[in-house]
Amino acid sequence: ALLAEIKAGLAVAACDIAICAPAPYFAQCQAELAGSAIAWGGQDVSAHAGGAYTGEVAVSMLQDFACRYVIVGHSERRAYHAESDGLVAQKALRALLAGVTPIVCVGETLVEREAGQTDAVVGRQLAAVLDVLDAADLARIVVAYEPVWAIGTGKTATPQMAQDVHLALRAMLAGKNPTAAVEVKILYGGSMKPDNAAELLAMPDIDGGLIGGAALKAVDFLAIVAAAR
Ligand SMILES: O=C(CO)COP(=O)(O)O
Repeated sequence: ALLAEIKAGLAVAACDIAICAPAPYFAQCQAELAGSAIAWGGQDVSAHAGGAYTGEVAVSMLQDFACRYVIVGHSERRAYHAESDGLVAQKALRALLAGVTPIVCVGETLVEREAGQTDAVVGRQLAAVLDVLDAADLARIVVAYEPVWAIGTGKTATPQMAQDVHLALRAMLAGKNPTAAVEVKILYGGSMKPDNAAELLAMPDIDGGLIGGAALKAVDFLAIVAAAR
């Protein structure tokens, strides 16, 4: 119902839109969204190309359902599944090698922010991914800055707080490939809602959003899409 409502509410393709769903819903995404302006993808992927890894979802399985994107390194994966920077990098590489665009999430906890470690933490997380990529492939990734303290909490980074981190991330990308760094989309995630989306998206280095809670209500998600336009 959510997919149908979002699809119906999109009169024009205002911006690039993708819905990253849990794997059991890939078939529904494909059935509902094929031929529409909305792409779809997964929320995680195995670092392994194949083999016996019960419970894992291989990138070839995402491809079976024409997933164009996959989120890697979401803070919940890092926190609850002990995913290391190195594992996240391998997942990003696995997706990229298969032609699926990885959405690489980075973000600091509240304790880290208050200790002045934000740039160091997100820098370390992004560096792990950049280390395994060819410079030429940089333009094929999406980065998402998601301060952990802002996810699902109702607390949003101020536009300037987010912009400062996005700028630092883009500078890091430029160190690897200056031309591609201009093109790479850096999304902000963390309590982005219809009432704060426009001011966040107005910042020069905030290219989009990674929306959680507000994406579960079609009307709110569509309002954020409108703000992006
Ligand atoms: O982590 C997020 C999306 O994966 C952000 O979630 P919220 O928009 O609910 O804060």
